[in-house]
Amino acid sequence: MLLTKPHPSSVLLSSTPVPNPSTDASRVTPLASSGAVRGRRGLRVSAASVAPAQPASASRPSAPALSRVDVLSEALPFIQRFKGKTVVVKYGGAAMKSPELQPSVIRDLVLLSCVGLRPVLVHGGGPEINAWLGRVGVEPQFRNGLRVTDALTMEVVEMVLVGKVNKQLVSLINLAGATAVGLCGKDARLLTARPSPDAAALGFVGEVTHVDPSILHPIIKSGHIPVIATVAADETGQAYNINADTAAGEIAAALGAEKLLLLTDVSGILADRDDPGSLVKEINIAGVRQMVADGKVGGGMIPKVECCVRALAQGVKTASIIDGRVPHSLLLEILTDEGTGTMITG
Ligand SMILES: Nc1ncnc2c1ncn2[C@@H]1O[C@H](COP(=O)(O)OP(=O)(O)O)[C@@H](O)[C@H]1O
Ligand SMILES: CC(=O)N[C@@H](CCC(=O)OP(=O)(O)O)C(=O)O
Repeated sequence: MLLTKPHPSSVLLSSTPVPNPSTDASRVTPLASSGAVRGRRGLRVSAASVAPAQPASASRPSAPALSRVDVLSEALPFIQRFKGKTVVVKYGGAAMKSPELQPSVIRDLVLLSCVGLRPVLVHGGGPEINAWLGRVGVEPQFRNGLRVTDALTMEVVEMVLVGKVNKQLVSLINLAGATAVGLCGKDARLLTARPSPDAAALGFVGEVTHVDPSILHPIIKSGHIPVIATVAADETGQAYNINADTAAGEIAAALGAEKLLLLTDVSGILADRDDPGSLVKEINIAGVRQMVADGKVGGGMIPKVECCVRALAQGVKTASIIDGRVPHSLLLEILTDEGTGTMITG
């Protein structure tokens, strides 16, 4: 169980443990007169859902069955609050590597869709690209978390992300009982790219100049889940490799999303990146900028933090970095008051 540790004063932290939604009533505090309670993230939760009345009859359900129902009941205010809201989820990296966890993450996404949220999946696939580059004898290289992308690497990136990973995720969503539509940034000019300012070193790494989300609206409205690979073209048709976190942030902003969630392979932002117990549970933009300036956030966490800050600045309500290796981290973050991982607020 993770606890926060002491940290710089600019960083807003809470020191509550990661919740067990079936048992942990301590994470909410009573509201004086209403019989309701308010949790750390400010949402009213009915007192009944926190301390349910026990049925008197001899035929009452078993404890495990009750605790499962408690979890469902506790999710109600969150489902009501986020129903109809767009939630952009970025899934990638090591979090995507586990073949056992992939269907579980996808099921959670489908569950969110079934209860009325509007999930949009933006995916990476860095480890998969590395594996395929290895097959053609290319050694992967990164600078500040971004892949150095020459022409051959760009071809492999496009084949792996758009041809393989995207369709695999679409298949998993379809298998889980929802319907997914796979796209990349080129489709209907969803994303327009230009070379990164560091193009001399990074090659065909792009940054997003424009998002046209019009293709996404009818897909989302009709209940499908868009699945987006982050390869985009510039005005001439040249393909660019866009970091999936960066693209997810821009897409979330263009859609006016309620939430941006980045699934990764650490528990969230760590105050000390070598100490897995130093999870920062909540932090504001100023705090996270300070962590970057102090060198406490590095590598692949830099594009994540930067895209969260950009998304928040453009109107996305909250951005969270959560552990995709933890079963149901997506549901814990969205449907419980305590959440999991790091929530960045504006
Ligand atoms: N302060 C920090 N807290 C957590 N992780 C950090 C921090 N600074 C650097 N990192 C690194 O960032 C990595 C996450 O970025 P990355 O590997 O690109 O994720 P993904 O592949 O999921 O997109 C972590 O595994 C960790 O090594
Ligand atoms: C420019 C850049 O770095 N692009 C990324 C795109 C995929 C990605 O972001 O994948 P993860 O989320 O799995 O890291 C790459 O080539 O790896």
